[in-house]
Amino acid sequence: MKLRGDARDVYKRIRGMIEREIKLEEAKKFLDRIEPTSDKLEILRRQEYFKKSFSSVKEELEDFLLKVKPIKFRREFLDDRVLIVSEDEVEEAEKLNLCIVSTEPIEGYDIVLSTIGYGIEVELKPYEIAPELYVKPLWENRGVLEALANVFPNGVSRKILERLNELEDVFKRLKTLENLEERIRELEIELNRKIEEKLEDFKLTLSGRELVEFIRALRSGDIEVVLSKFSALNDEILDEIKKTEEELSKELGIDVEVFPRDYPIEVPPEVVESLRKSVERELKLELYLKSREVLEDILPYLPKLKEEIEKAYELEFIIALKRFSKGFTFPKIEEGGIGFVKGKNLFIENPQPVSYFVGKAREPFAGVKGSRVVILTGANSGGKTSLLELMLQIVVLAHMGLPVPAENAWVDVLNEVFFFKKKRSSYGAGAFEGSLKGIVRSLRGKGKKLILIDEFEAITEPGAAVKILAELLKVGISKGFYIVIVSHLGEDLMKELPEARVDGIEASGLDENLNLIVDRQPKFGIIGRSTPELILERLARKGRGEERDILLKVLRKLKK
Ligand SMILES: Nc1ncnc2c1ncn2[C@@H]1O[C@H](COP(=O)(O)OP(=O)(O)OP(=O)(O)O)[C@@H](O)[C@H]1O
Repeated sequence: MKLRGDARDVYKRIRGMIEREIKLEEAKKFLDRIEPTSDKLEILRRQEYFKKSFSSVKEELEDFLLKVKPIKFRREFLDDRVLIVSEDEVEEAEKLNLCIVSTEPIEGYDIVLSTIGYGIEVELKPYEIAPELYVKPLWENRGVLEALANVFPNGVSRKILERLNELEDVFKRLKTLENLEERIRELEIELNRKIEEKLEDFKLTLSGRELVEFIRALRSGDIEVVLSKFSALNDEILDEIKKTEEELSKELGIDVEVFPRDYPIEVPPEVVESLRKSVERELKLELYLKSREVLEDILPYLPKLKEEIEKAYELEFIIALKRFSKGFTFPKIEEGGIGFVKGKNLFIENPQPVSYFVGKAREPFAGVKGSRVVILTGANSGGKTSLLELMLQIVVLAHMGLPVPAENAWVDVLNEVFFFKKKRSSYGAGAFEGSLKGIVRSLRGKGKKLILIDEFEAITEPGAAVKILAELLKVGISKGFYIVIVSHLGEDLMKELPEARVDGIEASGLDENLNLIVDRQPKFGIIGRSTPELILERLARKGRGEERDILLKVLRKLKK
């Protein structure tokens, strides 16, 4: 369906309102799939789809859905491995662009892969050469998988998670390795603190004889004897060092001996570095082998996982739409008219519900004159523009296949919708020419159209306006277009266009603050009076003295 004039703005505003309900960026793309369409079957198909999904979707899943995000598998060049292949495989292997390829064994790589028996046997498949490129993103996105597993309990995410758990140990060790320097410094501080305590507490008790021996040994430089007196302390310190090393060995999964047996303990940076290198080599190999093993089971699940992620976005979209359209109804898609009962303007806070229609009269409007051209008249600020806007909102939503803000609604499928809003700042010949052009353009050609015009005569003198409008509307009538036009010239237009219906929005009285009480619901078939007596009454009740007497006199005359 084509949106012309200000109709596009109304559509954009509605779209914006829906978009604000969608919390997942990736779910917003679904809005593009429900642009207004003139294809009746497509509208009905969308209605069916939304009806079904609104009733089946579980809103309480939204917390999980919001944790879903894309899992990206990036192709990277891994420089920790070499792939040794035969001459005739070189081209194919290099095309994979995953690691260095050679026909001869080369030194200096942590992982050596080969199709010809020089290392770990592989086929020329990315998931055999670099299984980590699949497994790592999955591991890093366990939160996403967990959320998906809650949304789709029988889906593949749970199964993938179960297999990934087998990698927990190696990933944990890799994490320790990443922070090895820090970890060693931490252990070092702790160790030195413990040794310090031991030194504080250590007391050397010697008998007189032992003291004489001790001094003699010191004099003669017999270090063995001197040290033997401290052996208990030394053993305790050694114990602490060993305990700490065991702890680190466990964390890395490899036996390490890094702490010097000297106090204070300080591991030289080069020792840390060489430890890191050797552990890294082992862990990389282990990760490669485990990843390959796990991936064998996971790989067939990946297409399904992608589908689950997409489905999760779609569910978030559905939940957002359902929230947006709370209390709305699906319109009937039928020929002959556009109408609604107790419609609520989306752009107004706490709007008074309004019922209105153009085209054929149908329940609950039986008895009201049905007409494809309607002239809407009435009190200033009565809600005429808002009513056109509401009709447009309902038409747009209906053509998107969505429910509309009304208790009941019916909409004919249209090819084009025009909305000419009153331009508050337009006057003069230029503005008149512009508006005229727009309206004439809307009347051109064929097709099913709804044309909404907000106060055309505001920009020309009343006498000419009636003639111009009447002629234009006649063209519209002859072509069977739906037209709703706001006009203060209801009476004159009625004479020129007996087939049109004229409705009016009226003020019904004054409230306690002497403001006009407007009934937003148009009255069918009557011209909406501009209620001068209410204005007079207001002035009279506010006025004093002679002024008030004058106003009351006029008012009495008017009411006769
Ligand atoms: N159904 C409604 N419920 C509550 N408020 C409404 C409703 N319709 C319109 N209004 C409010 O009334 C005010 C005037 O509305 P609107 O501009 O549509 O009137 P109008 O008749 O087109 O005015 P004008 O005489 O200036 O052309 C606006 O502030 C609008 O928000």
